[in-house]
Amino acid sequence: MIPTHAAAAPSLNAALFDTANRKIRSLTDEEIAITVEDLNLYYGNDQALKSITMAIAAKRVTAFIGPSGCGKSTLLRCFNRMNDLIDSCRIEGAINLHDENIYRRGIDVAELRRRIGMVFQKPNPFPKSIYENVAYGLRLQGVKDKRTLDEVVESSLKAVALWDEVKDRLQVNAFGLSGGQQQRLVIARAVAIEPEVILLDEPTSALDPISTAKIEQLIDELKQKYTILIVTHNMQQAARVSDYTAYMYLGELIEYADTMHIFTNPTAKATEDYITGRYG
Ligand SMILES: Nc1ncnc2c1ncn2[C@@H]1O[C@H](COP(=O)(O)OP(=O)(O)OP(=O)(O)O)[C@@H](O)[C@H]1O
Repeated sequence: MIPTHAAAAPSLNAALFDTANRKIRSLTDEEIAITVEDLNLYYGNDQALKSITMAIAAKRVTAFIGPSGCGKSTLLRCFNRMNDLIDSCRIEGAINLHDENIYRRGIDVAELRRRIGMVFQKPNPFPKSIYENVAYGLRLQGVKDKRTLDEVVESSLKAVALWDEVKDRLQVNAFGLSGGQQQRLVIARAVAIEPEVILLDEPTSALDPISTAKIEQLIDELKQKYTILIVTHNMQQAARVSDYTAYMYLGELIEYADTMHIFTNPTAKATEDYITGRYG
């Protein structure tokens, strides 16, 4: 589970990395934000996640890759208990955010979702103004002071590099923004309530290349403050944005290690076949 390889062979996908200067990271050297312990998930009688055990490094980007249907989104949704909303879903095992099992009885799920925000494939702003979209979470928490709201709206929009584009039209409906701007707005809405973790479920798959590049740059900046988990179908994107990569297949975690290691020198043949395009 913990990456141990000291050096990467330069042959496989090496062009994606600065292999000479980039060191292989090890989870043993990281602060750990989340641990997953023997997680099994069933939709009715079908098992979608099988015995997943892993540690997630704080303030790093962890990517989940694998062929369609392997369980990436299902696993991502486990981290803020979004699967609770699916009636047929049953979960065994534990996910600990720091030392607290988020599946323990009595946990405040609304507070959990404040601490672990989620952004989906399709931008989903509320049918409200740009300002109110960002202020929404704070208003839910009972914040009424206009100066505080103004400050948080500004700093959150700045954090997602959207402020300059929208500062003169904060009262305009968010639906008037482009898809890429809407996705940055949704990330600003998540950031405004100061989460610890941000879950990104294919956040750029509905976006054009320029908007995608902006989100990828943003992810790189956001990891200074937040632990980021991303599901992506785009392997170049995983290679570009993530520090660690988890390769999943048929509900199992096949390989999980430093991203450069996974892309240049994977241990498992199945990982190599996937990342070289021989599968899927
Ligand atoms: N709400 C649901 N009810 C029943 N089965 C589901 C549900 N959501 C997902 N599944 C099943 O669980 C398995 C994992 O699906 P999941 O969407 O997590 O995979 P994925 O790797 O994210 O796929 P994709 O890359 O296509 O989005 C699949 O077999 C899928 O059909």
